[in-house]
Amino acid sequence: MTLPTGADTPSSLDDQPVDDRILRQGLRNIGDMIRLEPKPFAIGAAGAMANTAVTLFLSFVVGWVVSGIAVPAYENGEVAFGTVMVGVAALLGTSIVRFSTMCARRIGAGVMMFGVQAHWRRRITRRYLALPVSWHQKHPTGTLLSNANADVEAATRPLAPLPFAVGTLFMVVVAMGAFFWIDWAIAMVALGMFPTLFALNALFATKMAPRAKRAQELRAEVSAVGHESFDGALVVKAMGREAAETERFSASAEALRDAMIGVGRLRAAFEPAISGLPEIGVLVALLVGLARFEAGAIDLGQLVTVSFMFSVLAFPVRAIGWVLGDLPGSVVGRRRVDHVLSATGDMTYGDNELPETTTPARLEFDAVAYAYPDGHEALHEVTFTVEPGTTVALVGATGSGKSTLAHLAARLIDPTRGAVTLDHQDLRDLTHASLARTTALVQQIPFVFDDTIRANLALDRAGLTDDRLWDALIAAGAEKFVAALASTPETSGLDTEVGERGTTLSGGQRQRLTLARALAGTPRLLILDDATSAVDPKIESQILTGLKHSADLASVLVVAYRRATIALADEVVFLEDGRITARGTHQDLLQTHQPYADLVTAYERAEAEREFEGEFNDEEATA
Ligand SMILES: Nc1ncnc2c1ncn2[C@@H]1O[C@H](COP(=O)(O)OP(=O)(O)OP(=O)(O)O)[C@@H](O)[C@H]1O
Repeated sequence: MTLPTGADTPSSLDDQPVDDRILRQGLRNIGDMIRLEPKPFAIGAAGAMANTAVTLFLSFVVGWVVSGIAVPAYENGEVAFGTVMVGVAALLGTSIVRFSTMCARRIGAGVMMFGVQAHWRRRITRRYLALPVSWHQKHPTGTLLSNANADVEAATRPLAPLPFAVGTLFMVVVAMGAFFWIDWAIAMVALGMFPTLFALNALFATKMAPRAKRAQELRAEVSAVGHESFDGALVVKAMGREAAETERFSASAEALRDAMIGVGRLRAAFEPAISGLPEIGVLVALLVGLARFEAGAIDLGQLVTVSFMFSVLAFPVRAIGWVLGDLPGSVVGRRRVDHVLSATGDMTYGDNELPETTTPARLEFDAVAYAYPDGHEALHEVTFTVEPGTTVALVGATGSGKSTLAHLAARLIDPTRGAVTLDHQDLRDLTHASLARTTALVQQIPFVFDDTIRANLALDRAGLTDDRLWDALIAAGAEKFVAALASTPETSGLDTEVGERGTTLSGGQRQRLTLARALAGTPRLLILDDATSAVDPKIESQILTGLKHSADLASVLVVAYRRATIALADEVVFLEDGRITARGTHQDLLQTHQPYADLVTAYERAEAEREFEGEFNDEEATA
């Protein structure tokens, strides 16, 4: 097992400097996200600015309440009831407006952040599905999960405090004006404090960038290792590899822990300064304000207003720090998201349509060669035809290229040279829908969704009635076990839930279910890549014989191992090291091609041994 390290991190990501220009890239990322969700942003920002305005207004109300109500009341011993009521109404009114604008700010921020997350997750999923098999083979599933979760969340994290920060910026600008209007000396305190705060945040962002990048890569790695371990839980348990696997996971988890501690340490070093500076500002403003009050430059109401303004600013200016603090992580997350979104190599489809008939199709391989992305040449000059309505068996030793050939026939991959055609049309010229309607590939390892039998068979394809599904189940030899399934009296048969990956079914049942899924769409070409290996040989023979004589006759390309299955084929194509070395009927090849005869005999012996062991085990079990 290879450890997927920052493995998947593309070189283009590594090449980009993360520690400089981070502010510019981060702000550009925020700009992109605002363009994606302009309305919630506008609501959030408008709410934040209104909240700011009303908060600043509150400073004046408090100042006025002190100088106009509290001080006269203290000095004269009484105050007019009407004046008190005006003060109470002003305080209450501004507080209510403050509360509602805060709600607008928070709701706007939330809707915007979750909206952008949903947008990117949808795009990432669409991209994953469009990318070719070769791309997926190089990218561990856990890393892909991390792209759609941790990376998207990191990229959008600055959005939560964004409207707050925008409102705060507005508040700082207005407050600066107010400070200058009230007294130049107090304005100087603010003028010293805010730029220092921004400089401190910028320094923090620069230092944080490489640490955030590392942490994000390690998150993906932990996800990849974890996914692989859980996915292979049965193998891990059966082979007694729990300790080794735990060790492997621990190594990744500890690396992530160390990286996160590094992030935390840096935060711990900057956080007190960033959050403490505004408090110091309030203190200095108060001292300067007092001195100016004593010098007679400002009155008591102005002193209260200024102190209140500084103290209500102290907390919100941290929102700007939150946005700046999240920028490095967001830039890294965004780059990882973009790496998926900009990945190329997806298959392009043509415009040609095949007729929507049910007559069997003609499949032709014309001088086809295929090399895997690592350069390994798996097939060379392969030429053969599956004539309409016939069954061709692909036989060959392990690694001879049978699955590669099946994948080419289903257009999961495209040939490096030569062409694969259906009814004389190059597969690359056909529309995706036409190809999906005409061919069906059933693989050895069946994939069953965590859903009902019906949903697994129909896969949301139009026009698949229950009768059609039962016909497909009968053709796949699966009708008896499906009819017998009864999770509860209400949900039985087609309505039975099969559990994650069909865990409630046996391997052979799962294979027959996926075969029925393929047959339900009445394909004109059926490609079976060792698709019935877990099915009892007698049943396998019955299924294939049934397919040959079915009313919905399809052409069949079957990767086969069992003699009985091979013998059913109209023609056998024998592969050795990616080349066709013999073709003909099973009987002909047995007599004329020794390597073929040797391989089929070896298969037969292995099958007989398996059956004998099965019987022996059955006897032992009953003894
Ligand atoms: N993703 C891949 N990257 C590189 N080489 C690959 C890849 N998949 C398969 N190969 C190689 O291509 C060759 C043909 O593989 P293929 O799976 O088509 O053989 P096969 O005949 O189906 O084998 P088996 O009977 O064991 O399933 C093998 O040498 C294999 O190692």
